[in-house]
Amino acid sequence: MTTASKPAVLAITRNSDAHLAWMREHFDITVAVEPDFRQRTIEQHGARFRCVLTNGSEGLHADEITALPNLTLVCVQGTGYEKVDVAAARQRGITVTNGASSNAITVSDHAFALMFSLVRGIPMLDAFARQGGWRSQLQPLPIVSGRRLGLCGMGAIGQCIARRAAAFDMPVGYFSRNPKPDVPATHFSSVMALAAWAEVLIVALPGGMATHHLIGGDALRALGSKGYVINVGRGSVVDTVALVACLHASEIAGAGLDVYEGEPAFPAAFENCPNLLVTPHVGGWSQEALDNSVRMFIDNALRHFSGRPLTGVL
Ligand SMILES: NC(=O)C1=CN([C@@H]2O[C@H](COP(=O)(O)OP(=O)(O)OC[C@H]3O[C@@H](n4cnc5c(N)ncnc54)[C@H](O)[C@@H]3O)[C@@H](O)[C@H]2O)C=CC1
Ligand SMILES: O=C(O)C(=O)COP(=O)(O)O
Repeated sequence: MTTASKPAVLAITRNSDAHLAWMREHFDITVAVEPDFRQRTIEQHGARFRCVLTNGSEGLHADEITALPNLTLVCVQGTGYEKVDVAAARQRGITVTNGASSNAITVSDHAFALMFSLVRGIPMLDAFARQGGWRSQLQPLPIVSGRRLGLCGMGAIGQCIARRAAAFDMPVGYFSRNPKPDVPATHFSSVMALAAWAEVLIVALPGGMATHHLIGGDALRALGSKGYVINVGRGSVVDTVALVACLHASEIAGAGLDVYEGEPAFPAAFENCPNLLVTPHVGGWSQEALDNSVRMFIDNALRHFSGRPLTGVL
């Protein structure tokens, strides 16, 4: 196929050269990641594009959808899509898909990495050992195995985490909109009840208004002074001010965050905050997950432009 005959795709996500080359075998890809260039490209060449490739962080606004008159498909690379105006797209009859499950294994691994690092105190121990410290100066450290694990969200990521938790003899409870009868875990009908039961609370929920600050001071205090909270879902689910206050007051034992409010800026309140471990939204950042997301985009867009059914339609 010549470039002229390939469907034109506006990519507002950053992809490797290898992934772009793979996409370009099938599509005429224009990359516009920087905000100014993205805006100019849409204003000046909006009519060219039949598909937009975006992700949870970049989204796609209603006014951009309006400025893309020939758009028929929006593909979200990755899982979260709260910044894509799905309602505005649907109103125009535009199909929206996401990369459901593309990064669930990677995010689950990352949630476990945060949990183990936090509970065993790995960053503190590393600094301690480098300064010549030795174990005789330390109290015995807590273990992860056997602790009650509360999952907020029992979707693709929650279920991956639950499977891994079984290998560590962790009883699993969860809070989600609907009980999942096939999942061998106890459903809790409120976050508060789950937090009061759990010793480690892992958040794997989408962002948006429905989950905004679902984990606030009350839930954290219910988790208690020996409890840990891990967030690999969206920063907006955990109330930052309440979390930092609880950490300073030792009302919870620790927090591990891959996502946080206001990212990518590092919250000033996190400076000098005790027992807090932060990673820069890399929970889903692996070659395997990125390969999956590109494969899903290509497969879905090929299906769309040849009139076949798609997967992961929102
Ligand atoms: N840290 C990272 O890099 C990544 C973060 N994520 C985030 O994790 C989220 C979850 O991912 P998946 O498990 O793959 O999604 P999923 O769609 O398979 O599962 C979402 C779960 O959340 C529950 N849920 C949704 N809205 C709810 C509400 N208002 N109240 C209670 N429960 C609710 C659903 O019932 C379901 O159990 C994504 O939406 C995304 O925001 C996803 C991938 C990577
Ligand atoms: O897949 C997801 O939801 C993720 O959080 C990965 O990050 P992104 O959305 O691509 O900014």
